[in-house]
Amino acid sequence: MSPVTEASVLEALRRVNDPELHKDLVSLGMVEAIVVEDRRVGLRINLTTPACPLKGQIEREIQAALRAIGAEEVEVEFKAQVRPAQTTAISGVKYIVAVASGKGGVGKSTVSANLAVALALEGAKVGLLDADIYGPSQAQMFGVQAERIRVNESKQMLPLERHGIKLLSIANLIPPGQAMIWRGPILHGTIKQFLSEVAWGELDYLIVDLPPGTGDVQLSLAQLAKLSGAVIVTTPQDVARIDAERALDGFKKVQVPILGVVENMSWLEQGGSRIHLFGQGGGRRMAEAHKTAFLGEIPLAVAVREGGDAGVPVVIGAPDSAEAQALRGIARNLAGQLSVQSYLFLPMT
Ligand SMILES: Nc1ncnc2c1ncn2[C@@H]1O[C@H](COP(=O)(O)OP(=O)(O)OP(=O)(O)O)[C@@H](O)[C@H]1O
Repeated sequence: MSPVTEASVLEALRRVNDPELHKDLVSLGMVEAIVVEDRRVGLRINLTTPACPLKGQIEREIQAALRAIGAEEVEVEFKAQVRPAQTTAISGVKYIVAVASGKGGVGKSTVSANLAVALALEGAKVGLLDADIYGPSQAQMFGVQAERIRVNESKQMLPLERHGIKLLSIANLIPPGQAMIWRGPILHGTIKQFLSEVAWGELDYLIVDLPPGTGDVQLSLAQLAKLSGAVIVTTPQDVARIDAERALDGFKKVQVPILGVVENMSWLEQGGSRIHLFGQGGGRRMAEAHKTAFLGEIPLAVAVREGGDAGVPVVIGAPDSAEAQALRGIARNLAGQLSVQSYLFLPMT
């Protein structure tokens, strides 16, 4: 068999495609380093997100391609650099992702909190903005109700830091228990402040928890933030799904890309069998009908609710549970969708 060389390794890697981007690793500029010693090969591959859902598959295909040219030992080190598709309205923030629902109470805030923490667990820099100004729940979900937001010397608000993410919630700005009445111009101004007067720093992903429905906040945010996209949360139930479809259409009308659908409260595990309390398959059908990705489904589980109440999202509080694993998978799928989007803007090679 002919010797293994850097050139033959590079040639072999031209035959390994990123399964999501449908292009080979070399054209995508993902091969950062190749070291060859006899028939041992070391590689460094730079992925588009630390949360890459297909890392395992890519590694298997690399191993197969290099063994086919005579490599006997292959070591792959993965690095990741999140590459933005287009600029967002906040300099230093690569992606701004809105999490929305049609109906209230479907678990939008729970999903936002867990997605943010799950992306951080994969190694990304993440912020979470609680823009659900009518019912902010992120301060509770992160156990920071008593804390107040401070400003720095440039008069920028300093987000709180908890469970590896930066967090800003309206609940930490207004006195506890006080209700706010939001009128159009004030609301628009507040959303603008959330985007321009906060020291977010460098972030790969800023997750925005929106109020349910398709009102002024959604519109202001879509106009002001240059959103990278929206994730729609629904339950399998028809009433939730119909409202969720309305939210989805609302985003499409203001040219915000839909990144996918998440179905929450999909089933309840009891005595080893699944009870589909709210019906079955509604989220997947909705994603198919709108030609968008189905990002995943989350069971109804006590640990999810307890985590939210205790200020410790379930992906940290019960990391091995099926529900935590489901949420981590959804976070990886979301990151994958954003990577695909970033490559749609690259010139063809
Ligand atoms: N998969 C789940 N299993 C168990 N409980 C859940 C699940 N998802 C959400 N919950 C619980 O349901 C309640 C509502 O969830 P959440 O506040 O996230 O919904 P929401 O859609 O953001 O609501 P709102 O419209 O009021 O903002 C919370 O008590 C939460 O802990």
